[in-house]
Formats: sequence, structure tokens, C-alpha cells
Amino acid sequence: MLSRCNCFAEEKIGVLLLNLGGPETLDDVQPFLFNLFADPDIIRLPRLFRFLQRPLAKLISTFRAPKSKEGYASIGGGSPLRKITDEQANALKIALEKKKLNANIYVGMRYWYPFTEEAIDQIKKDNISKLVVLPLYPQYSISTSGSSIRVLQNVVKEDSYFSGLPISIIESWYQRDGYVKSMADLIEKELSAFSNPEEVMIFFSAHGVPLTYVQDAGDPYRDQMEDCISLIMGELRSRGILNGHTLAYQSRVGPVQWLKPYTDEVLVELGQNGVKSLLAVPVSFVSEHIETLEEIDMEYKELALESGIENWGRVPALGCTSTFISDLADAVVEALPSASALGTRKPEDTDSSMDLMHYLTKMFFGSILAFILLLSPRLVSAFRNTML
Ligand SMILES: C=CC1=C(C)c2cc3[nH]c(cc4nc(cc5[nH]c(cc1n2)c(C)c5CCC(=O)O)C(CCC(=O)O)=C4C)c(C)c3C=C
Ligand SMILES: [Fe+2]
Ligand SMILES: [Fe+2]
Repeated sequence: MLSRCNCFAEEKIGVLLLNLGGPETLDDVQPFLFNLFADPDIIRLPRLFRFLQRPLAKLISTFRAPKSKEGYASIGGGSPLRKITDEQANALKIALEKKKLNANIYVGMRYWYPFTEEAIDQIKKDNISKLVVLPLYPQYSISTSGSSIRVLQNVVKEDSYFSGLPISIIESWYQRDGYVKSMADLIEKELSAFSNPEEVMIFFSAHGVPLTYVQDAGDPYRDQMEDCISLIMGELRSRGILNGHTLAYQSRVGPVQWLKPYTDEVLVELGQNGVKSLLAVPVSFVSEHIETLEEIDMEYKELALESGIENWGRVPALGCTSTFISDLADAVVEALPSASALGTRKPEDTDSSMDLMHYLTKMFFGSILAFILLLSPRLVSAFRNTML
């Protein structure tokens, strides 16, 4: 397929949308969770312990699956992410055509079908000559966009077609005017559904990440999230909307500390402090998913009402909102001129004595792990209670 735009007339443009993916049926839940926890960007083990990644993923996914399945069962038996992302891809194609750019759009999911690797294979088969990579996360985190981009970078290192392909990666786009205005539009609309709009607390609920990501690994996620909220609030103020607002982080998993304040704790505090009307705004994701449909709409709503909040509202995810999709299309067009080859692989360290040490260490720690797991059901049950 050839571009119709004059400036890219000889090129075959591809746009790769990166997303998380979600289980489509309840049987998919455990293998989906396995893929998620097997990702070294999700459970960040020290290098020496990397060989434990897959056994640990197997263990955590097996224990977490029943609870997770309940969540997916309550939203209809699976994640809506694939369907919504496909709809966004179609809408983006049409929006690009309106801007005189003909492009193939590919969807690459990190943890479920269609996998990022499948999309990458298709891009090569289609012989795309310029690629824009657009993660469907407004803010960058090591655990989301970073992880998906890493899959692509690993392919680029190994494959001569990809190492020569001009690629432009849009790492984050929360600061774009079109996104900020689209979010403000949705908030303004939902505020007007309250009988007392000016008294409503605007409650931004972002997906959390473990605190170490930000403090030790330099994840820009929290800074970008705070910046994003101040841009949206600035836009609302420019429209004369002067409501109070709060940012909190939801969906923590496991025993470690995550970004604070936690959504559940703040909701209780707000209720206790006399807030009566609250508008929840999911802000780290642009599709409906289990954490909006189940966690916010069911769990947090119930908690808020129990805590004294009387009027509850929730802003929908952007989905295929036309101003938003049109802005994504602008982002793609703007990114094209800066596409460049990402380069080739550096030679690997092939020190064979290190390979042997690595193998022996693996065997040693692997045996200890197997021993603990087989002989200690009490430890397993303690793990279940604290980790999940
Ligand atoms: C910006 C969004 C997200 C960040 C940051 C993020 C980090 C992160 N997530 C987990 C663990 C789980 N996430 C799960 C589902 C899930 N996560 C996001 C988004 C972000 N995650 C979405 C949109 C979804 C839902 C997908 C869907 O099917 O609708 C799950 C599975 C669901 C469950 O069992 O709760 C887990 C587990 C970690 C550990 C993490 C950061 C390290
Ligand atoms: Fe998540
Ligand atoms: Fe989650």
C-alpha cells in the first residue's frame, strides 16, 4: 500500500500501536498473568536471580488466577482491550487518511494476542519502509511503554531489516494539547451531570507502580502523571471550572510499597472529611479495562459510598473520542520526519567461564527453590497471603 501524501509518496508507512493486552476468556487468565509476571520489567529481579523469573511467574500467576478470574468474570468473562484497541486502530487509520496519510496500522500487545512479536513479523512481511511506534499509554513507565519498546528493540538488534528501518518512537504524549483538551471535555461533561457540579471533587486515579521504579530505576511515570494532572486542571481552570482535585494511585499488587497515596485510602479519608460528591477520572489508560470496569466502578464506588460520599460519577476512558484520535493522528504525522534507524547489536560478552558460573549458580539456586517449594506447604500458604 503506497502513501498518498506527496511528502511520503514513495514510502510504505506503518504505525505500531503498543498496548498491554488482556485475557479474552477465563481460561486465558492464568497464561496471561504468567506472561505478565515473566516480564523482567514487571518483576524486576537482580541479574543474578533472573533465572527465577519464569518459575516465580508460574507460581504467582497460579495463585493469583482465581482472584483475577473473579474480576474478569464480573466484567463479562474477559478483557475488552483487544476489541477497543482494534477500534482505535481503525479510527486512527481513517483520521490519518483525512490528513492525507495512508498508513498500515498494527496492534502489538505485550501479554496477550495479538502479541507485539506477531505485529513485528507482519510489519516485515509488508515491507514497511518507515515506522511510527505509538504506545497507547499517555505517560511513560518502565513497566508499560518501556517494556513494549524493549521487545521491539530486541528485535531491532537481531534483525537486519529492522535495524535499517527508520523508526520514530513516541514515548509519551500526555502533554499534547489534543489529549489534554479531550480529557477536559470528558470531565466537563461528567461534572455537568451532578446536581451541584461546583462542589464535586475531581479524583484522578492513576495505575500505580512500585515505589522503587521511581526512586531507584528513574521511572519518569510519577513526574509525568503529576505534570499531566496539572495540565488538565489548567485547561479546566481556563474554562472557568475551579473544582478541587486529588491524585491517587490504584491497583497495587504484592507486598512492596507502591506510589502513594493509595486510591482506597484517599477515598475513605475524603468521605470522612465530608466530601459528598466525587468524580473519578482514570488517567493512565485510554481504554476501558478491568481496572476501570471492576476496580473503580465496583470496588472503589462501594468503598466511597460506605465512607460517606453520596454522589459518585466516573469519567469514561477516551476510547475512540474523535478529538483524541485526531490528535493521535497529528502525533503520528509529526513524528514521521524524525524517524531514523535504531542501529545494530553490540557484540555479546562470550566469556565461557562466566557462562559456566552462570549455569552453576542457576543450578544451585534452582535446587534450593525446588526444595523449599516441595517441602514447605506452609511457606507457600504464607506466600499466597502476603504476595497476592
Ligand atoms: C499505565 C498503566 C499501567 C501500569 C503502570 C501498570 C503496571 C503494573 N501492573 C501490574 C500488574 C497487573 N496489571 C494487570 C492488568 C492491567 N494493568 C494495566 C495497566 C497498567 N499496569 C491494565 C490496563 C490492566 C488491565 C488489562 C485488562 O485485561 O483489562 C494485572 C491483571 C489483572 C489483575 O489480576 O489485577 C496485573 C496482575 C504490575 C505488577 C505493574 C507494575 C510493576
Ligand atoms: Fe497493570
Ligand atoms: Fe492491576
